[in-house]
Amino acid sequence: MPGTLPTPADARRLPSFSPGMTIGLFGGSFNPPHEGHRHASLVALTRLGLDQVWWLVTPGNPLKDNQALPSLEMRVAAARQLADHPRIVVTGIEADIHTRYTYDTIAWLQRRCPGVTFVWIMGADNLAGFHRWQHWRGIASRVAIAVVARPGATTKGPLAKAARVLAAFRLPEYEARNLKRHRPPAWVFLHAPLDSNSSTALRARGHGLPVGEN
Ligand SMILES: Nc1ncnc2c1ncn2[C@@H]1O[C@H](COP(=O)(O)OP(=O)(O)OP(=O)(O)O)[C@@H](O)[C@H]1O
Ligand SMILES: O=C(O)c1ccc[n+]([C@@H]2O[C@H](COP(=O)([O-])O)[C@@H](O)[C@H]2O)c1
Repeated sequence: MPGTLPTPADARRLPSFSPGMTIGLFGGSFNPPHEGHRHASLVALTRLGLDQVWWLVTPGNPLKDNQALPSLEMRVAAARQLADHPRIVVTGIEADIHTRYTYDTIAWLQRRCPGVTFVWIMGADNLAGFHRWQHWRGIASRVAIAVVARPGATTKGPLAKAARVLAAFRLPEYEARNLKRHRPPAWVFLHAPLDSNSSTALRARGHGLPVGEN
């Protein structure tokens, strides 16, 4: 249970950045956040040689039923408490720019943060459904993508439609550190020790965040 909730403005704040930085964008519902999120972020941070990872706490995944989604402030507070790392920054900026679509978020951030190189990070389960995201080919043409292995999806992920369509742009894993220097489309699959945490499992065990409390 997170402590003090941020104000709406604080929860939606654009993190500070400097030109020349390489920043991983890790979007999620974080309902609730868990060690798997931290694990995937740290794998990407170190293997890709990123300066920071920004957790983008979504106002509501457009492909999920969000009726029982805890407030953005609640999820941001919990994510900040869990992340607890100098290079992981948590923001609900998508609520401020009024989008739930990753393509729009990336386009907005690229306009707003000149000189910053963004890389999209996602777990392998998300790669499996990536071809259902709005303008998914556009996303792949705007940012390099790193896919982090996840239990149950490690072998399925690369067989996903998006993985097949983008096969020619996949880098060998030993090139991961150079991903940020590749002009998109470019992506890499990062095999790593698997982390079995999931928000679904936590909610099922009664460890979800309270709904409707602010
Ligand atoms: N254990 C994990 N290992 C690797 N990636 C993960 C892990 N847990 C979540 N992710 C990734 O984190 C991002 C945000 O995921 P999300 O907040 O939906 O968590 P989740 O555990 O998948 O939630 P839910 O079970 O409600 O679908 C996604 O890209 C997802 O693939
Ligand atoms: O843009 C889309 O069409 C789209 C469709 C599904 C998911 N996403 C994003 O994918 C991220 C992961 O979502 P989730 O709920 O699986 O944690 C989060 O940032 C969502 O907004 C984006």
